[in-house]
Amino acid sequence: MLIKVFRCIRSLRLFSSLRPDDPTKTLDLSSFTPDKIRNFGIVAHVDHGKSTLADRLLELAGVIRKGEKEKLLMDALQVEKERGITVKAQTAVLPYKGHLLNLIDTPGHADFTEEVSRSLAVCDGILFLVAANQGVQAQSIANFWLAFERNVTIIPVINKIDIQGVNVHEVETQMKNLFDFNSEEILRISGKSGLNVDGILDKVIEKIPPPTVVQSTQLKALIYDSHFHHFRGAIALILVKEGEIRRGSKIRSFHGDKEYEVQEVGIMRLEMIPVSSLNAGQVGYLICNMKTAAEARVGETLFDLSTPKDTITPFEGFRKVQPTLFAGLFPLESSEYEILKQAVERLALNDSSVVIQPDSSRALGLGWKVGFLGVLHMEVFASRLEQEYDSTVILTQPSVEFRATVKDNETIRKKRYGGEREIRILDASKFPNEGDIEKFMEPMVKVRIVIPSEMLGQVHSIYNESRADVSSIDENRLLLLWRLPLAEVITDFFERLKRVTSGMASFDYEADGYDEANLIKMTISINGKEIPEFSQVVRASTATEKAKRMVRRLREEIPRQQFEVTIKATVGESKKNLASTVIQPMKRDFTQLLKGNFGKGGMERLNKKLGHQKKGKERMKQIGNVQIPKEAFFNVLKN
Ligand SMILES: Nc1nc2c(ncn2[C@@H]2O[C@H](COP(=O)(O)OP(=O)(O)OP(=O)(O)O)[C@@H](O)[C@H]2O)c(=O)[nH]1
Repeated sequence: MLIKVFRCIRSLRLFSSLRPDDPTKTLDLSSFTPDKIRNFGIVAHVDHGKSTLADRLLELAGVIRKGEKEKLLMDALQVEKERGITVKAQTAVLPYKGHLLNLIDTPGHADFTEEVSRSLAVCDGILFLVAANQGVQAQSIANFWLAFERNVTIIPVINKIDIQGVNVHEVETQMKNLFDFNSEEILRISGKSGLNVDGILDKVIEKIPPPTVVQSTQLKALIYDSHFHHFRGAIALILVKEGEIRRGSKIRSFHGDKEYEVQEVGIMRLEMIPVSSLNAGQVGYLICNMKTAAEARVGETLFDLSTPKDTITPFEGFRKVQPTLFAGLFPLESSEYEILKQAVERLALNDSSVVIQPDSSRALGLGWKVGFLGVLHMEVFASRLEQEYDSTVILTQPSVEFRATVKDNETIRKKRYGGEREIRILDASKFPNEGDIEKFMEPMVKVRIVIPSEMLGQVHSIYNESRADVSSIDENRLLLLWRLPLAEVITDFFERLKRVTSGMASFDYEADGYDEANLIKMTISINGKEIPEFSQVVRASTATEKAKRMVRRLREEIPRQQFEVTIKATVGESKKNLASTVIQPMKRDFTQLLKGNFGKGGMERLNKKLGHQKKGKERMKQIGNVQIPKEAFFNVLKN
């Protein structure tokens, strides 16, 4: 006990005696040679307790005091707190028993696999957390294989053992059946109560190997993450593989081919702490005069300016991010375009998984077509724009990337498709003339679902066109592997799955090539005018069902106007009707009614009402002569 208190005080002193804002003093980490360093992460399915355990480990290492969590929260971003999920991987240094343990926090949601994978690139080992009350879930399996493929040391941990009635033995069985762990190597802890947590950092030191480095006087460092700070510009998180980097170092980027002078290097202790240098094996942050977002590209190799470039072998780039869905992003008011542009560019630096290109729409003006990893990723991006940059945005209905092979006819190909044989269709407005096309194709995904055994029937009923491969992971749970069209998965499937299993299913997916499909364009028009933002590319077999739902939702979203509004869904540009509805006009003009009948008091109420209306109108988009609330552009796709 005494030793532990002493250790805490020593670590606290190491960090607190030198404040980050004291420019004359910086921490000296040179005594932490690679054998004294461990770079590790915690990976788990969403909600299995990563952040809670990370906080406990920070307390254990004396980085934060017990109860200080509220102030120094690991999940620093507002949007993370609100949604209760960790989005941005963050790094924290734990000084422990003469070692420097770099904890790399990772997100747990299926959409953010890319960040898990990036974090794993700098980890030599992970704590693989499974919550005792839920057992192995879909994302646990995906994360396990990501780590396994990277050949990092995996320490299995069952968390939340404090919960009454949990069956730890059952979870052990799952971990044995699925991942071949034996029960002796599995740690059993409660991140919340702290039970058995104090042995974890010792296990990290004992089991996870130190980083492999090359002894050299020349710098070679890898950017594994980056973000944009409002005041300080681009901040890169780096792993130094060779040599050292310090304030004043002159460095060069391999891919960007730019020269920089280092302004500051440091370590993350939730906030940034400057250090005199970062040496081989160490993880930390770097600030240099990187002016644009793109310069701090994840996967970039940095080296000494004095080293000839042709002697440098760059680090293997990270797997190129492939967005799975695309949506239009527009400012609510066209006049806000420039401000939003800056915010989008800055946020894109914080999130290297988004892909952005300029776009424009007749109804919504100038904007962007943005590629996201999934629906949650898209929602998080939009809420961060609103919360961190105070920008209100319109996101249009997302679409996947369909493809089509143009008929083997040189004239058609040259005239209409720039000579291309295969074309990409990112939204309905780019849907080609069907007569020009030999075949359409749609992206498929491999879906992994874990469910209680008795729910198999309900789950199969969600999608009739194919069946899942089923295997059991213990007596009560099944693992389903299913090949499905991505478009189904991102719109309907997961919501239905949650509904039929009352939230008991967990779910994860990965890209699995393209299949031929019979696709059509579902055209949506309002009072005879096509609204491209609502039109969609859909499978012919599901078109009527989708059209009915879209028309019904638009009817719910569009308020009554002074005149009749007809909403129609048709096949392509033809008149072939899929579904339609009419919104009746408002019955009476209440303003006249109030003026006529209520005299003075009526005017007050009238002005109040008009004030509300004005506010309401600011959130409306005028399409033709119809007012559509901006939320409609996003709400129509919700279940
Ligand atoms: N009973 C109990 N609850 C826990 C334990 N660890 C975490 N929790 C609770 O589980 C919930 C999720 O914990 P987090 O630490 O936020 O989980 P996470 O894995 O970081 O979640 P994401 O960041 O969304 O991936 C919170 O309500 C925690 O208080 C534990 O050991 N026992």
